[in-house]
Amino acid sequence: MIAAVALSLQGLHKAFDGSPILRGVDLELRAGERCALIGPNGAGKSSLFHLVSGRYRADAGRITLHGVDITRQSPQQINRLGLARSFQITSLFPRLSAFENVRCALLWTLGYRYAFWRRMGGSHEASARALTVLQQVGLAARADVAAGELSYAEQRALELAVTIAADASVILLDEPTAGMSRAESAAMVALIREVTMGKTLLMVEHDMQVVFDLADRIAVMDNGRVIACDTAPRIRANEDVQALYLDRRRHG
Ligand SMILES: Nc1ncnc2c1ncn2[C@@H]1O[C@H](COP(=O)(O)OP(=O)(O)OP(=O)(O)O)[C@@H](O)[C@H]1O
Repeated sequence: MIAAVALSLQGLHKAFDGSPILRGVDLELRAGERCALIGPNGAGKSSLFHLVSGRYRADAGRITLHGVDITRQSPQQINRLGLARSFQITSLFPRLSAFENVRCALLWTLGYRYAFWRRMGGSHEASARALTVLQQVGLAARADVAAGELSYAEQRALELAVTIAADASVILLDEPTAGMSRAESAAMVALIREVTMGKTLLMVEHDMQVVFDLADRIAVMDNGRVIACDTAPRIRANEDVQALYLDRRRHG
């Protein structure tokens, strides 16, 4: 049986100040697969994430999430439809506890304004879910610690908790292991594997060890297009991909 398509990107174009950055991106993710997005600096990976999550508007093309057109939806609408993304630069509130960070993310998805939530004392459902998610990422014992006082690896785990809190079916992660030691990175890979079980994952990642450990398929971006998307052995054997990386090595 062929799995349903969870996320489909068709002919996406985006230019900044007249310079084309995305030049017709096509990519299809099947429900439940984990896909790593790789490619040289400036290929357009972050811009693509911004388009899919609703932060940027596409100039042309179409994005569908479980068959629903989300091309012109706001980030919050897209989030409510079941797509959540993490950010490369930390988006945590450093003075709020780990618990409050997760609860706040949940209430944002539900549509509450943060100030309103503070006045109301928060919903019981969100509190219970926040604790469950913190347990899932191994931070239950650190729930009351301010996010800014957590270790770097713990902050990355908290970012993951914030991203998965509302139980989105499609998760976008931006370099989840960047800046981690080999051991921390291996622990993060195990964690991501566990919390994305049964979900669809698209992950920008530069660490090829992480890519090979986690991804069912690898999408390679170059110069604003996805030039290949396939299993690791086929990507390794792909002549366009080989040429891209050999060329980069030659030209620095
Ligand atoms: N808001 C913006 N305004 C103008 N140019 C932008 C904007 N966002 C991205 N760009 C340009 O788009 C190009 C692609 O950048 P992008 O960050 O998407 O690439 P990337 O593949 O994620 O690179 P990296 O691996 O270094 O993060 C770059 O040349 C960048 O300068």
